[in-house]
Amino acid sequence: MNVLIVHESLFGNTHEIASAIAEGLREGRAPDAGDVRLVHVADAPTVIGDDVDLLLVGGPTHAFSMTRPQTRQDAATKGAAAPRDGIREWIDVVTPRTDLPVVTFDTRIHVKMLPGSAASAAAKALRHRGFDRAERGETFWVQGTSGPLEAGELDRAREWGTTLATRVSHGVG
Ligand SMILES: Cc1cc2nc3c(=O)[nH]c(=O)nc-3n(C[C@H](O)[C@H](O)[C@H](O)COP(=O)(O)O)c2cc1C
Repeated sequence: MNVLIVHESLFGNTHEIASAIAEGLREGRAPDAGDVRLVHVADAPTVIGDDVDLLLVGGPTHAFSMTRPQTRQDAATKGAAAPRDGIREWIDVVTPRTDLPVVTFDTRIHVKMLPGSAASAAAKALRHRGFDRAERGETFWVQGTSGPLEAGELDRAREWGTTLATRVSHGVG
């Protein structure tokens, strides 16, 4: 089982979550069972190798959806890393694989009644592009714009990764 995790992170919280998911995936699979590769979206391949069995795509929720150039610029003014392309732009250019299981995830602020999720928007955009098996996965909560993550979220991400590994080894979908 080879897993590719493509993620975007302006303040580092989604990166921490993606790393914990990768750890959980590694813990959950058989010792010789392939590779878990974590890449920032700006370094992600636009053609996904045939050896990839599961793709995870995650990013922060900005303005109820995936980030945009303007929202990344806003984040930079609040102290985030210099903006690069996000998952929205990558989804626009990546070559679709109709048969590939894809699961999305995001980070958001835990505010009652605040709608919108990058994970939901990404799953929809991926299906629209031709990733027929893209589905929305988990949301992980941050305490404010720059973080930190809420207590327990790294453990939850690790556990989710382990669950995904089990699912893949039994055949996703
Ligand atoms: C411009 C901007 C817009 C945001 N809009 C939302 C939003 O609509 N809903 C939400 O829950 N969080 C929103 N946030 C908070 C982000 O979700 C939070 O910064 C992110 O989860 C942190 O992840 P990162 O450290 O990986 O960048 C916004 C943050 C920024 C900078």
